[in-house]
Amino acid sequence: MVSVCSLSVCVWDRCFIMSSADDQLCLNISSSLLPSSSQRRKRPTTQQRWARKKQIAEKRRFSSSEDVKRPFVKQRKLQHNDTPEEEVQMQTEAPPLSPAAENQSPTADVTKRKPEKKKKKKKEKDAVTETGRSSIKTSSLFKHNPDIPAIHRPVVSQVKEKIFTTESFSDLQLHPHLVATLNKVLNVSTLTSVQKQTIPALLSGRDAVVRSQTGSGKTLSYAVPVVQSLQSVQPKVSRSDGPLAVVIVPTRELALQTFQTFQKLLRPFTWIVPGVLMGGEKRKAEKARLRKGINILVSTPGRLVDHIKHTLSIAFSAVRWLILDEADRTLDLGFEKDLTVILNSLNSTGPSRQNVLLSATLTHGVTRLADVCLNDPVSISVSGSDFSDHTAATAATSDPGPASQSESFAVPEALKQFVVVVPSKIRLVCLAVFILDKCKFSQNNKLIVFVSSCEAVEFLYSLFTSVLSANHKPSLHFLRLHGNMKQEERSEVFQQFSVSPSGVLLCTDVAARGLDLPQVTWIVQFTPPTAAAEYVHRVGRTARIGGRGSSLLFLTPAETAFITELANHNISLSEMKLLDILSTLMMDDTYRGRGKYHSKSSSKALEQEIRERATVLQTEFENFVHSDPESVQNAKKALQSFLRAYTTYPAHLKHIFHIRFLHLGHTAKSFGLRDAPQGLSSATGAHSKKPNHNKNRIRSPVKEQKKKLGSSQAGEKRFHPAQREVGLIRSEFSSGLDGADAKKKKKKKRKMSGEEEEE
Ligand SMILES: Nc1ncnc2c1ncn2[C@@H]1O[C@H](COP(=O)(O)OP(=O)(O)OP(=O)(O)O)[C@@H](O)[C@H]1O
Repeated sequence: MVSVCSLSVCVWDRCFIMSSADDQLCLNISSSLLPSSSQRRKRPTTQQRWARKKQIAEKRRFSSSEDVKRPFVKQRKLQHNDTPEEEVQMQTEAPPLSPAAENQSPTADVTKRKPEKKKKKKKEKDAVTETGRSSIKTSSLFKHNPDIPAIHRPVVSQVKEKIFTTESFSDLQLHPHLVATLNKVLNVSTLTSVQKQTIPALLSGRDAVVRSQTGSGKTLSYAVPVVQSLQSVQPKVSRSDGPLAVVIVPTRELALQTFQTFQKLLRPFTWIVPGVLMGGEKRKAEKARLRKGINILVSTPGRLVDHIKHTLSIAFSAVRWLILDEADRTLDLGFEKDLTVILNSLNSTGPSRQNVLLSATLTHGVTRLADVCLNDPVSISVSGSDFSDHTAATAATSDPGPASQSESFAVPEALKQFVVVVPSKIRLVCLAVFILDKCKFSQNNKLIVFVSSCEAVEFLYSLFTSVLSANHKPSLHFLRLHGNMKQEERSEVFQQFSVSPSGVLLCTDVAARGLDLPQVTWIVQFTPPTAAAEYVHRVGRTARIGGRGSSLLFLTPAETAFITELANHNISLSEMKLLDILSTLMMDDTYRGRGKYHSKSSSKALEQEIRERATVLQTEFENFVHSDPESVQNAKKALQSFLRAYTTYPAHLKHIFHIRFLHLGHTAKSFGLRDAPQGLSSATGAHSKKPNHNKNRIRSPVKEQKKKLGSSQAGEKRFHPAQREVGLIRSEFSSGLDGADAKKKKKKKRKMSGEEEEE
C-alpha cells in the first residue's frame, strides 16, 4: 500500500529526481491528478472549518501588535563549516507528513492508478514535445529557499501627532465666504494641528517650512492663506496679472488634485483663476491658457521649466507666493536642476514673495538646501521636533546617508504596519494570495500595491487580470498607474480609483506622494522603498485625517535589515507570517492540490496542502507567462526593469539591497518565468550564464559594466549608479522633460506637425 506520506515524498522526491544542474527543480503537476470541480464542491466541511480558522487567525492578527505566533517554516541554522553550496541545499524542506495523515488517504486508488498514470505521463510528454506547453512545469516553490530569519523588532517610541484641534476655521480672520466654502464645499470646519499653526503664520506674511504627518491637511494649510490673501488684493486680481501664486508638486496626479482643491476654494472668488500645467498635456493648449492668464499656477517642475524656456507669455513679474509641496521630493536629486531654473526665473523678475516648503518628511538636509529660497522662515513641526535648527553640513541628495538616520518620522497613529518575510520564489504567489484574502474573502477593501518599475506594474496587471480576475469573478478589480501611461489614461485611472469603494491599484511611486484617495484600507509595498521617507509617504496613502488603515511590506530574507533601518526613523512593524497569508488558499478549493488533505488531517498535512495549493497557483501564473512569446517577453522586461531599479538603492542601503544578493533564478520565478533568462547583463549587471557554482547570483553591476566597456561597447554610455537613479526618478515622475532621446524624437515630431517651439 502506498500511503499519503509516500505519495507526498514521491512528489518532493520527484523534485530531486528532476532537478537539473542549474538548480531549477521541476515538479510536474498534471491537471489530471487534480480533482474535478464537481468533486471539489462536495467538501463543504473543509471550507467551513477554514472559514472558522480564518476568523480566529484574523482576530489574532489584529488583536495584538505582537508577532503572529504560529510557526511556519522549519528552519535550520547554518553550521560554521557550511560551504555556499551546502547553504543552498540547506533550505526549508517540505515537512514529512504525519502518521495520522498517512492513514487517511485512499491511497489504494493511487496504487491502482499507477500504470494508468504512467501512460498519461507518457502522453503528456509527447504532447509537450509537440506543443511545448501542454504539461505544467513548475520548479519547486518551497525548496532551496533561504532560511527565514527570526525578526528582531527594535524597541522604538513612535512619534505621535495629534491631528485635530478644538478650534475651527471660523476662529481665524478669514473671509466669511471662504469659511462657508470650507464648511459646505470641502466639508471641513475644525482645524487640524498643522492648519492651526501654519495658517496664522502665513497670513502674517512669514515664509515657512512645514512638516506634519501624511494626511494631516497640509494642502489647506497653505491653500487657505493663499486664497485669503489674493481675494483681498485691491484693485481686484485679474487674469492679466498673470501668476500670483506658483505651486510646485512632484507628480501630475498631485498637480491635478491640488488644482481641484483651489478650484473649490475659489468658488466665491470667481475673478481669481487657477490653472494647472503638467507633463503629458498638450503644450499648445497650455500656452493658450497661460496667454489668457492664470493667477494660481499649479505645476510639475519639469513642465514649468519647459514653459519657462519655450513660452514667451509666461511672466513671473507679479508672483507673491511660491509653494513647494512635497518639497523634499521636489528638491531631490532628480528635480534640483529644474528647481534652480524656476527659482532663477522667479528671482530675476518677481517682487518679494512668500515661500513655503511642506512635506511629511522634511529632513535637515533638505531644509538647509531650501535656505536659499526662504527668507527667515518659521519652522512648523507638529510632532514638536525642531528640524530646522540642525547644523550638520548635509545636502539634499537622494542618499541622505547616516546623517539623517536618526531623523524620526511620524506615521498616522491608527495605521497598523506589518512586514512579511518571503523568499523571492514565493513572492508572486504570496502577493496574489494576499490580494485574494483582502478582496475576495473580505469585503470593501481598497488596496494600493507599490512596485518598483512601470514594466513590473504592467506585468502584474496583465497577469492578475488574466489569471486572478478570471478565476475569481467578479470580486477582483485591478487598475494600474505608472509614468509610462498616456496622461488621459492616468487621469482616468486616478478618478476611477478615487470613487471606487474597493479594488486594487498596482502602481509605481508615482502614486506615493500627496495623493488623497479616499477609503484606501491597505498599502502593500511589494518592492521595498528606496528610503525610509518613501516608506512613510507610501503608507501615508491610507489612515488619512485620523482614519484607520494597514500596510504590509514585503522583504526577502536577505532584506530584513531594512526593519532596523525603519526603526532608526522610529517606525515599528509587526510580523505577518508567510503561512498565515498562504493559508487563505484553504478558504476555497480553487487551487486545490492533489494531496488528500481533509478536515481531520494533521497540521503538517495542512501545511503540505497549503504548499501544494501555492504551487498550483504559481503553475497557473507560469502557464500564463509561457503561453505565448509576447508574454514571456513582457515578464523578462519586467524582471529586467526590476533588476535595474534594484541597482538604484542609495549607498547607505546597499548592505541590504544589493543586486549581488539576488538569486536570478529565484527572482525570475517571481515574474512567472521558469528559468533565469539569459542576456540580462547589459542594463543591470545581472548574470545568468553559469561560470561557476554561484552562477545564479547576480554580479556587481559595476564590475559587469567595466567588463563590458572593456570589450566591445566602447561607444556605449557609462552610467554611474547615481545617474541611473536620477534617470529612473525622472522618467517615473516625468513631468514634461523626457529623456534625451525621447526629447529629440518629440522635437522632430513637433516640427513635422508644424507646432511652434516659441510663441
Ligand atoms: N480641517 C480638516 N477637517 C477635516 N478634513 C480635512 C481638514 N483638512 C483637510 N482635510 C482632508 O484631509 C485629507 C488629507 O488632506 P491633505 O491631502 O491636505 O493631507 P496632507 O497632509 O497634504 O497629506 P500628504 O502628506 O499625504 O500630502 C483631504 O481629504 C482633506 O480634504
